[in-house]
Amino acid sequence: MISVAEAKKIIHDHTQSLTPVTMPLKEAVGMVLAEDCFAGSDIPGFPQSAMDGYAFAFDSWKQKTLLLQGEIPAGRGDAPPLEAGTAVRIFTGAAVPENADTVVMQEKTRVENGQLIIEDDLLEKGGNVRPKGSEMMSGALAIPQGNVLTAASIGFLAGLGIHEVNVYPKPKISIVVTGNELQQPGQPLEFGQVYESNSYTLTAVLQTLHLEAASVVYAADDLSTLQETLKFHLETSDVLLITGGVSVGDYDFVSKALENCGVEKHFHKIKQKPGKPLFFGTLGNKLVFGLPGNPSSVLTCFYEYTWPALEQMMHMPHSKIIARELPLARGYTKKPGLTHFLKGLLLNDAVIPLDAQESYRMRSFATANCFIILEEEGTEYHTDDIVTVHILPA
Ligand SMILES: Nc1nc2c(c(=O)[nH]1)N[C@H]1C(S)=C(S)[C@@H](COP(=O)(O)OP(=O)(O)OC[C@H]3O[C@@H](n4cnc5c(N)ncnc54)[C@H](O)[C@@H]3O)O[C@H]1N2
Ligand code: MOO
Repeated sequence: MISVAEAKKIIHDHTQSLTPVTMPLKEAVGMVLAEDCFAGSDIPGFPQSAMDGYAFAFDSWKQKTLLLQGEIPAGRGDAPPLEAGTAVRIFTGAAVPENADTVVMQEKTRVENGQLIIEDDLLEKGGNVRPKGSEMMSGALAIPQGNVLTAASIGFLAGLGIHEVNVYPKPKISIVVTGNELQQPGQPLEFGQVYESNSYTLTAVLQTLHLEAASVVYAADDLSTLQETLKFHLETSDVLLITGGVSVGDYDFVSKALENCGVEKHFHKIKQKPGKPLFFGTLGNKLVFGLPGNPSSVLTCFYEYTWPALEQMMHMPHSKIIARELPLARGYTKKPGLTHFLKGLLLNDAVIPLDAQESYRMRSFATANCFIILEEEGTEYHTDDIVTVHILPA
């Protein structure tokens, strides 16, 4: 059996970023830019009113009244230059006409007999006008490669007129669920059956990474059926996630089936709890995770091993799982020999190991917000001892 650190290194060393692709900006949230993005033109492309009000030339505004002439709604592109001694009605987002340099908001004006009276002592030249190119000048670097596209950056790029981006793509993921005892939620349980929850968990955790499984399939605990299913999904996926069937039981065919499909095994078993029988292999650049079927083991192994690999494939600059060193809010005792990933609750800068840590149970996981990592050889942990914590993304 290998250590947690060794397992992580092996996965890291066998994982590569996917080849960048150009795709619609609309579909790129959560992805990492593979190329610098530049502004193609000045934005805004004209001096732009920031208010509903009146545009005028600040220096020609002497007697505080100006003759009102015309109006410029947003989008009008043919407004004539402003005549001396006049002001023009203007609206937010509209192009300030030539010869005008300042906008006064309408709340700070009066109009009498077609004359505009400005009552704004604090107004300065250029006030309420967004200069041409003030957001970005043409040719300027908008977002450098390596940045994750957030909702804000997608909106920013769209605002620069960009509709396609070169990004590291999302891996194609298939989930293969094994286990003859499984019943779908919503159906009555027969004696000996358990509800199939692992595909729900995996589908949901993928969503927190902006990913979705291309397929979720069920395979019977039978070598040839499983092998057929795995072979098919290995061809169509970058990452294959299998749940259950990786232990040593007579019906645990995953390891053998993968071997028959040509998958190279890199490890099968880690000195950890839960998730000891985790299998990791590759077929070319494709990654295969045989996640131990116990519901809590599946998710623990996913967060600790699959998640970082997916982030690496997508070229993420930082992990969304944040590691911190924090004090324990209460003690904990364990046997030496395995690293423990405890479901924990981070509260007021200390972590509480939750009850119900067994790997068949999800109750504590359902309210946990972090893992508390207790080292392989550790045994006695006391209140205020500093431990490593992995904060899980919501
Ligand atoms: N003799 C040994 N037995 C076991 C060992 C061992 O070292 N020697 N390891 C144990 C550990 S640790 C784990 S973890 C499990 C992993 O076993 P498998 O990956 O083969 O998983 P299964 O046997 O198929 O299932 C385990 C458990 O989880 C339930 N399960 C499976 N799939 C689902 C699902 N999709 N949704 C909900 N629950 C699921 C299943 O019914 C079992 O209760 O092996 C131990 N045994
Ligand atoms: O290691 Mo298993 O995942 O605890 O039950």
